[in-house]
Amino acid sequence: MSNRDPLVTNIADLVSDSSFDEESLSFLEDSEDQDLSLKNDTFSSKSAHSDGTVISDNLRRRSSDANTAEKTFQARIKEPELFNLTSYGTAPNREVKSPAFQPIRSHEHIVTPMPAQNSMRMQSMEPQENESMSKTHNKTPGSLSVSRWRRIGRIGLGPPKRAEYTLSSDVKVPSELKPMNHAIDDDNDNDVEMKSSENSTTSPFVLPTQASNFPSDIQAGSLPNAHDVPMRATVNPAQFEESLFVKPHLKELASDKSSAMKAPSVPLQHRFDQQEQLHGPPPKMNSLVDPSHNNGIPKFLQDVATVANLPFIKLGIVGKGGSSTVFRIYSPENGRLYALKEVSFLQADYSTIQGYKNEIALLRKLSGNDRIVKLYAAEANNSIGQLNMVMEYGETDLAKLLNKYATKPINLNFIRMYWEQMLQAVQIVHEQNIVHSDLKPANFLLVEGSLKLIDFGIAKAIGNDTTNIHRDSHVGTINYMAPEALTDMNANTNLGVKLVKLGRPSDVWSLGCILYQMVYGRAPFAHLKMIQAIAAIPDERHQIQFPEIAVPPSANFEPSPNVHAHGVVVGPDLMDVMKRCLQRDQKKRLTIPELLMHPFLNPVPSFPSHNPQRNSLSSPDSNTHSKLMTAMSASQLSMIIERSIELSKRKSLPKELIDSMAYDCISNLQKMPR
Ligand SMILES: Nc1ncnc2c1ncn2[C@@H]1O[C@H](COP(=O)(O)OP(=O)(O)OP(=O)(O)O)[C@@H](O)[C@H]1O
Repeated sequence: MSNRDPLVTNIADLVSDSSFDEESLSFLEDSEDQDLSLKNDTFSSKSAHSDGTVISDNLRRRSSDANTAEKTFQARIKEPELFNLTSYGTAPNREVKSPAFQPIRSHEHIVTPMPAQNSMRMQSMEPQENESMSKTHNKTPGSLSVSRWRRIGRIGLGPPKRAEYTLSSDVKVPSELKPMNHAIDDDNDNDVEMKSSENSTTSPFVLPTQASNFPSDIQAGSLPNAHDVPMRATVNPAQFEESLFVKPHLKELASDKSSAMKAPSVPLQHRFDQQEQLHGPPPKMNSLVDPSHNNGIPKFLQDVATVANLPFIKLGIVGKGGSSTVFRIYSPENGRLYALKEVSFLQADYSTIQGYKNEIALLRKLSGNDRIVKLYAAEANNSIGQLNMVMEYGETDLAKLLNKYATKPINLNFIRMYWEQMLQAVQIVHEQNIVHSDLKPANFLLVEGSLKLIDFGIAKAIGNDTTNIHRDSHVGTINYMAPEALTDMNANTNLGVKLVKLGRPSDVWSLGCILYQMVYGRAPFAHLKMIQAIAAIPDERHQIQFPEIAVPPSANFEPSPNVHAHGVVVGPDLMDVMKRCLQRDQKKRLTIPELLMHPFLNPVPSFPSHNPQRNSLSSPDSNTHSKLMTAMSASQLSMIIERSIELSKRKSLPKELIDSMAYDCISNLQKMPR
């Protein structure tokens, strides 16, 4: 649309520019007409204002007109052709269900094997073969009858040998593989090699090369060769962690794609032995099996996810978002942990889906960056309306971390380190002309101790706004909202909604709130009820308190009685950063580059010089010294105290050195603006 704002265009470009496997994300494609696009602009969580700033609608959708239009979306979204929910990519869903066939999770296409005595006997048939299925179907309780089994790798060690199978509706038996009319024998595990097409660079299937590994009734010739198997998943180009397939000692082969595909021809047993050496043994199968659960279906099969045609074991939920659940998953292939974000889009409205689309495009575009979480694969399963995203796994997020340390005295080094990393992450986003607009501690993930941005917040303000605000207030998001996000700046009567103008400074405010929380244990308005906070945040008359001594708050945010025991002097630099971020006037806020240059992160070097003239405090004459002291503000003195405490902890330093550093500290303080 010609009158689109540049930022909207940017986001749209990102999406269209995406080199993702478009087919796999076809559910996200617009199949609607132009008027829907217009509505989408209206209702997306972020659209752009004409001056290049982003317009957020965290509150705008309270409008009744918005509700009406929303209903239109809801109605349209249910039209099957819009999301093609009945098919998955280009292949029909061929899953066959019988009374004995209970998919563990329909989208995973993983089914349980027979009980041990049935020796993994499986049968397979085309959907149209239902009749023959009923004749041949193994009625043993707990047994399953499925179409098309494909072994994709071993998931355990030692006897009894087990293989993991996926029900792969679009996988066909390579014509050169002869069917075999007996139970699947897994004894040849050690001989099984990964087989992949020489033409394929993205579809690293593990296919048994033994004809005996295929069920008897799969029709030879009815299926294409392995390299014809369509790749449903959207795999980050070049590699979905090459190490999944190419072991470290084979890394050199990874540079050559075709070699990389051939590399896993190392026998499975050998590969797993190597894995065990490298990463320790995989989890014991017993610990994954809970026969009391789900009709005796082994828990390890319930908790298997297949993304990008790779098997993962779900180890538990690590987080929940507005419409997502995030699991910690384990790759038996390489013994590594990943995060799987499952997003349900069945109930999602049009703009929510747009939000996911944008989020994936942005994540993918930015995920090469150190401060942005890596997205390895995104895969849509239209049949159950679910989007799966495999990301790098983070041990915790900043919200949990701050929560853990909220009642402990602050550590300025901790604050400095994470503050800098947060700024670096947001700078990457801003450099792409994107305003996050929903920065909060939970959106910063700790990956091996390093902070990374995980969520671009595009989808979240889109569902039901009232719920969202309520939900957000519950988890504290409103506490990080900039004043301008709470002020209806621009009533657009044509669209019947109130638009809110947000820009990069809004992110700076949010960062300021996070920093404030790191220092004082709570965000600046967290002690207020939601309604009070909404009023106070934009209200100039409401003065934010910046105590000079940070004391960990008690549970109800009352000042701690242990001021002297736990209080830490905030210091002028840190104080200055917070104040300059938390300016209600956007124009007065510092920018991210300015914050990165701020003395808080770049203290004037205070390492002692070896100038003998000022080796100790006694160097300047006592008059000068006392003048220095009297000219100092309380906060500057506080800083000296803070430094002295730091120094006193380093008892190994000689006294002269400490004196010299203290002297430098005083001189530096003098240079600072008051
Ligand atoms: N890669 C990951 N590794 C570990 N934990 C993660 C990962 N991604 C997300 N989480 C956890 O899951 C939580 C929710 O994830 P995320 O914020 O991406 O979901 P969301 O649906 O966008 O949430 P919200 O609606 O709150 O924005 C995070 O706060 C974090 O604790």
